[in-house]
Amino acid sequence: MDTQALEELRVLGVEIISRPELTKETLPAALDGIGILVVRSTEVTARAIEAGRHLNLIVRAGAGVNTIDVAAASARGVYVANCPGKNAIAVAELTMGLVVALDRRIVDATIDLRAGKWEKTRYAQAEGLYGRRIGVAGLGAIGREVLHRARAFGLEPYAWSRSLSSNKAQRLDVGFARTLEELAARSHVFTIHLPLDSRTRGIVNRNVLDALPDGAIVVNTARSEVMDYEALEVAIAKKGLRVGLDVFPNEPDRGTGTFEPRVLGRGLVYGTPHIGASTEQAQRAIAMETARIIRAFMTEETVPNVVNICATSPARYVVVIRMLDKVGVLANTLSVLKRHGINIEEISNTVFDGALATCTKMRVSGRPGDACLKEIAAFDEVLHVDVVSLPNLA
Ligand SMILES: NC(=O)C1=CN([C@@H]2O[C@H](COP(=O)(O)OP(=O)(O)OC[C@H]3O[C@@H](n4cnc5c(N)ncnc54)[C@H](O)[C@@H]3O)[C@@H](O)[C@H]2O)C=CC1
Ligand SMILES: O=C(O)CCC(=O)C(=O)O
Repeated sequence: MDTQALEELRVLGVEIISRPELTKETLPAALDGIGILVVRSTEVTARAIEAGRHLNLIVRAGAGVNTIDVAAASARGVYVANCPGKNAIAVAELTMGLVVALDRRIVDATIDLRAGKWEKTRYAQAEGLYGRRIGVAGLGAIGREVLHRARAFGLEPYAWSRSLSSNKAQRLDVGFARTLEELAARSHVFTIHLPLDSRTRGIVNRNVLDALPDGAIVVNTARSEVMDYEALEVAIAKKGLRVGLDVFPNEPDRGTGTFEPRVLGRGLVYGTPHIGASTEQAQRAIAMETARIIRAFMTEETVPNVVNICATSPARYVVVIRMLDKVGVLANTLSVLKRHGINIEEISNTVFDGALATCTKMRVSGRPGDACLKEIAAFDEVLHVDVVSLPNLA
């Protein structure tokens, strides 16, 4: 980890245990007594989360959270946060590197040169990128950085993304595609920057690949599961696609090992071992963001970039109670709410100057009845009780 980020954590008094060798299988046994887990690509399964009885926070030192069983974390009240955007430039740089390498067949030319073969006639046949169209699937942090770089190459950008409308596309000066197929049909270069979730799994399917023009360059630096790699193999043969991949099915869990992705032998396919985020610049930015998340969690009780907080809490009312700052007053009010069957979804307590009085706000799903409110108001230490309806924003 970056030394400045480590220093940030040491100042907080955090004991840091570094175990980069842990895998999906060995992680659960290593979590005893661990309160905060920071992971890169290591899978965090439900088994790991159950084993980590002391876990409060999991920080994904990267962008994609598909490697973490977020539902299992939510079920145990464990926060999951990521570092959005911090490695976007690095991934965009690799994406453009793959695009240029594929257009000019740089890898093959190098392999031939290393073997003593001067193949100028063969490698002199490249189309060039200037004036051609690039389609960006997923216009988030990485997609936007790709767009920026693609413009510098004179590529004409098109995009398809969840919250992209034709008006927004116009403002961004990017061509708007209504569907992923439409985007593919326009793309001489087609690059994927979608997160992996239940809606995007397999979204780059046979139909999308069939829509690509012959000889198109296809780059996937997102996740292998977003694309149908079997259909890709067929499309490579059928359409002469040139393909750049940083992500593969069943990637090894370790930094070093053997791995032979089948798709690499299927035509003009270049591959990198999931190194999109692996620049010093990106890793420094990720480390600083990780330290910021941990600092906020420990000192401000907030979790920046949290991904598993209930977006639509069932709470419909707020019970606001001003009370004296004395032992047991809050507990008394809670026991009244409990007796009346009121479930508290969220609670906050603010202490005023002089520590004489506090204001407690409790978000509750059912409206407390008059009898319940009277009981609370009857405590000597309670100064005022009120119920406010929350606006229905759903
Ligand atoms: N190869 C590598 O080392 C790296 C790979 N990644 C992968 O790239 C992915 C994207 O990263 P960022 O751009 O940072 O994420 P992001 O969240 O900033 O962008 C994702 C974009 O996809 C769009 N999107 C999400 N679901 C969609 C759907 N169902 N249909 C249409 N559009 C949808 C979003 O609106 C957003 O614009 C990550 O989730 C991760 O899987 C990220 C970093 C490094
Ligand atoms: O940390 C890594 O090397 C993987 C990065 C990645 O895939 C991500 O940030 O989603």
